Amino acid sequence: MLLLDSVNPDVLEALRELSHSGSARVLAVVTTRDALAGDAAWHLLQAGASDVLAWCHSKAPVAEIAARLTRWLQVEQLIRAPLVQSRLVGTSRTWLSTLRQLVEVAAFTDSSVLLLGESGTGKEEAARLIHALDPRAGRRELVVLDCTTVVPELSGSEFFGHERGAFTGAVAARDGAFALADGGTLFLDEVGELPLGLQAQLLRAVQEHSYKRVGSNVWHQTEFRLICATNRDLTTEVLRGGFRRDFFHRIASWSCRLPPLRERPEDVLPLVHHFLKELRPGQEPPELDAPVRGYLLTRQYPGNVRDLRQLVTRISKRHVGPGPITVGDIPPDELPREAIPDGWQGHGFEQAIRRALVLGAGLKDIGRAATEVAIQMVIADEAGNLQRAARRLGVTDRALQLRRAQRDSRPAPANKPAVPAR
Ligand SMILES: Nc1ncnc2c1ncn2[C@@H]1O[C@H](COP(=O)(O)OP(=O)(O)OP(=O)(O)O)[C@@H](O)[C@H]1O
Repeated sequence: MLLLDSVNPDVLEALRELSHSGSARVLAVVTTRDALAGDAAWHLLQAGASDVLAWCHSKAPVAEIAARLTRWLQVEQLIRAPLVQSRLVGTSRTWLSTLRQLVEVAAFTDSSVLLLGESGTGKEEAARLIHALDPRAGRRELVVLDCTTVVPELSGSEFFGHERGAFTGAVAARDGAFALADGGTLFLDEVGELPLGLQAQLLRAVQEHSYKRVGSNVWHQTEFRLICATNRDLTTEVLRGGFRRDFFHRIASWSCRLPPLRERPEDVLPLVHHFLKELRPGQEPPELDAPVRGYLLTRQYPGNVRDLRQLVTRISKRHVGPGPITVGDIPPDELPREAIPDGWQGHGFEQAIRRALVLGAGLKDIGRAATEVAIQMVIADEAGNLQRAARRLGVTDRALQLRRAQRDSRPAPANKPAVPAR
């Protein structure tokens, strides 16, 4: 929590540091009336505050602060619980911030959730987690329906069920997805593939939770939590008329984008460890030698975590003996055609340097920017613990403090060179 009596550039910088640019939750409590004038609250949010509270506008500020901090603590505890850790692995800031959203919406709301993200980013796994964390007493099952497999002629029956004799071949009455999900969760995977006509039919059931079986005039009530997933950009689809706006608003009371693996390379090795453990239950997973780690970290994963999982499975099957996994365990068709540049100085690194050079940065600026980024990253990873950060960076605590002090006292360059992007 940060108590503020004014909002100015120094405060925003302090907030950025404290929140590690938004990865740790900070409640900004503004104590004076004028400090929140204009866009101040938005500036605070942009600098990393998770929430902004105006002390003087609140009737019960202490209770409000306590409520927020309690909720945040509950979410953090859930994130660390085996139920979450055993299903969804990742330690990067990007991933933890996504996980926080997922856990909060799952355990503290009954909102319908739309999961967005490229193929293999973990949308189905996230849907299963939301269901597992659902606090409803007597919660029933998770019903999964892959919208790409719904045959148009049978779609009504698939969702609403049918009465005996409703159509040729309907030899017995049958429940559909809405009935099966009663008391539980309905997960519509690949919802972006639903034809427009079917979206119109589903609207009422999704909105009012009532439906009629095909061949019947009797309305039934059903209570379910709706989770949908798609790798399509549904907002664009709505704009171009490929997806119904009203249906979109019903399914997306709350939406969450699962980041692709390339936006969170720090998660690659923890995921590899997780998959190796899964593949060899009850055994300590083998270590990876340095070239294999370098290979896994620089390889592209167009299919995201699914790709990584398949690769680890193939590598694990080839690996024999008690030693570490080595390059010989990588399947031949997977071997990189070009040498991997020293593990970390890959394509992205070269691109960032090139951009800096094009923008006129000299060697000194580039070196300084790279150092700054490394320091900020490690301090954020180590949750602000400067001793641990210094150890990881291979410098003394004092040297790290000096560097930070020098940076703070340095005037901002007029034409700041680009900071190498990760
Ligand atoms: N964070 C994670 N931790 C552990 N396993 C994960 C994680 N994310 C994804 N996986 C695993 O990766 C595979 C693909 O995940 P999932 O099927 O949930 O992706 P998806 O986004 O639904 O993919 P698609 O859009 O292709 O259906 C699964 O085996 C899943 O268990």
